[in-house]
Amino acid sequence: VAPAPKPPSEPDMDNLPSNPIPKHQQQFASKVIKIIKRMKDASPFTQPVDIEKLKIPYYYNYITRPMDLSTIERKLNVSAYEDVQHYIDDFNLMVENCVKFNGTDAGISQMARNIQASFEKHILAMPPRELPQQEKAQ
Ligand SMILES: CN1C(=O)c2ccccc2Sc2cc(NC(=O)[C@@H]3CCCO3)ccc21
Repeated sequence: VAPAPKPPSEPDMDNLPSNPIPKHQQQFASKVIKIIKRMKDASPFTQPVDIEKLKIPYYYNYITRPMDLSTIERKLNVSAYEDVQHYIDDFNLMVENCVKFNGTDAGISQMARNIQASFEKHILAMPPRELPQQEKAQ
């Protein structure tokens, strides 16, 4: 079987949502990613998995949607998220990809679960989509 080609990087700039998450949620979401990136366990997750450096030509045969913290940040910066849940799903996808390829008992998988636990704690403070004092026809 031939090594699968690298999937297209996200987001698809030709298919951005018309109602992305509002600015205050996007700013909070970006802050959380910045905090996570400071964790020692985050360093393997800050950039896409590099199949040349890691010598894993068949990575994309198993992992069809690679995800990493820089991709999540880019998607936030170009308003590619329609809902906070899609942002959370991308973070969880990053963790699941790691566990799937490396196995639940691998050291890297424990690192992934560590940053996921911290992420889940920070996300508890995500502001609601609608701000109470927001001016609009109620
Ligand atoms: C999440 N993840 C992995 O899921 C992964 C995938 C295949 C083989 C090993 C790993 S551990 C891992 C290591 C790095 N990076 C490194 O180890 C650095 C960069 C290449 C060599 O040192 C980046 C991602 C990663």
